Amino acid sequence: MATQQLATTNGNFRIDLQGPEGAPVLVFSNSLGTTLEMWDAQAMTFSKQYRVLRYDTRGHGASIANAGPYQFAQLGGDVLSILDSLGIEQAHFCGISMGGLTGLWLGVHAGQRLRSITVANSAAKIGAEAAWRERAAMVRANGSAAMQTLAESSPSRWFTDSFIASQPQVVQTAQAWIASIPPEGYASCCEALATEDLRAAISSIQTPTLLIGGSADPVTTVADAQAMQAAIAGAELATVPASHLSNLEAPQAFDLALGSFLQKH
Ligand SMILES: O=C(O)CC1=CCC(=O)O1
Repeated sequence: MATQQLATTNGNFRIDLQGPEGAPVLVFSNSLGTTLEMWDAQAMTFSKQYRVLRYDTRGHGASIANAGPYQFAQLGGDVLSILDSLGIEQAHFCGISMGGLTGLWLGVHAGQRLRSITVANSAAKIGAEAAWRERAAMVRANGSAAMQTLAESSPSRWFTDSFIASQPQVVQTAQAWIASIPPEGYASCCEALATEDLRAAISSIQTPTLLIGGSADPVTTVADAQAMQAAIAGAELATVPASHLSNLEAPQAFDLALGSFLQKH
């Protein structure tokens, strides 16, 4: 993988682009506390047929991590500015959790730029405002020590117990991602999650949409995915045997659901 820094009108982003030039573009957007490396398996699979574009969301990895709070209008605008800088008019989009909410924002506000949207382990409103504000304040107060604490607590939100026991390597890699996230960037994304509520807006989405739910996801549940399916005309729903980071826990089922959906669009 050869990542690069891309200068856009919204700031600098770390991106990775692979797959045949001229193939349809497929964008992957990471979850809170992870980096574009979370999509390594999907990039390998889908870059045979698609031009795969991954990026570190603002505040994460080596992308711009300016002082927040951020908003989803900014996170969605960042995707558009990356596409613009690369001269890409339309792309498939696949985001997980926070990345899925970015996808919903794009579907509502810039649907003409997307060929399809896949929203994995996400919801039109994720969690409770007070809890996100509390987490943001804790991170601002404690800086990198807070990121270490979050690295310790995250596996139980991200993976099933059996996966934690059987795949310690994957779990440790994911913990290293969150430990390395700039505290200001992480806190600012928590504040974006605190305020975004697209429950009323997503019924305007006209872009073909796939919802992926994790059968054991305690954060964004299958019921959340069903609620989005009821709101978005023609949306499809696939459930995979996993907790929250389903592309890491159940990559084969995830790729099968995504691949068969993309084939149709
Ligand atoms: O709290 C977490 O780490 C789970 C999560 C919520 C939004 C997101 O992207 O990840």
